[in-house]
Amino acid sequence: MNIILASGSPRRREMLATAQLEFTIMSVDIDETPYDDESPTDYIQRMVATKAIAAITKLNEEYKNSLSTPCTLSPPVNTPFIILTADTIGVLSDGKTVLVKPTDRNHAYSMWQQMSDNTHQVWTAVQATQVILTPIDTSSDNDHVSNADTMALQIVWQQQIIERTDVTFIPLTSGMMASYWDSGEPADKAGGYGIQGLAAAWVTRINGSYTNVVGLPLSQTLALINHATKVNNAIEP
Ligand SMILES: Cc1cn([C@H]2C[C@H](O)[C@@H](COP(=O)(O)OP(=O)(O)OP(=O)(O)O)O2)c(=O)[nH]c1=O
Repeated sequence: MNIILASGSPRRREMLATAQLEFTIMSVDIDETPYDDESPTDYIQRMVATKAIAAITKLNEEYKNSLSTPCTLSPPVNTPFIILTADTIGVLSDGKTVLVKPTDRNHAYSMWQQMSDNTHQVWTAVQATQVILTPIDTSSDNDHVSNADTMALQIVWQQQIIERTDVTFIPLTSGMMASYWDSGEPADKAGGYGIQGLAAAWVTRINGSYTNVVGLPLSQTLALINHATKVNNAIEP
């Protein structure tokens, strides 16, 4: 089954590619502001659902304009495919304080000070959304509408998984934080660190999936894709 990874994260691409799956990439932009009193897990589950809707909206736009612009993926009509979305955050040991991408050096320092000599959680949610491209209702007076204008994606099935890994850091000195910030690595990562990069030296222990920390719990995601494929076989006549 065709897969679209709706993510701008290079780590997610690399990990999915290691599974030797064929997939297409697109990126989506959404508002990532948490709601007041939203729990960390509610937040990431909402994020993956919102990213999926943003991907569907963007693809529908592409299908509408497909006579003039190329599409990310042009599946045959009524052939299902999967849109994968993911979201990763850190959470302090209080279970409430969320660690997101640092907005600046001070923000990163304040997160790292709280993670220093302590264990935090990393949570990733992944959503598989199965969609099909179908002709939309043109029963009114749509004689002049071109074929591309009459196609839209419909959701046929969706499921989320959520995964937690506990990560323990060594005591961090201000010198360590300063040189790590200057490396440029922290900027685009939840909690302002990459376990797969220089921050590996900060980690004494992890409990749970390593790939979950890097942004895509791989074996669990592959099981989800597998499940989606079986569901599809069951749906198809
Ligand atoms: C904790 C940690 C996070 N990260 C990354 C994974 C994610 O890319 C990022 C968390 O941000 P996300 O908002 O989950 O993802 P993203 O903005 O990078 O990509 P998209 O929304 O387009 O899918 O942090 C690491 O690479 N290593 C780590 O050790």
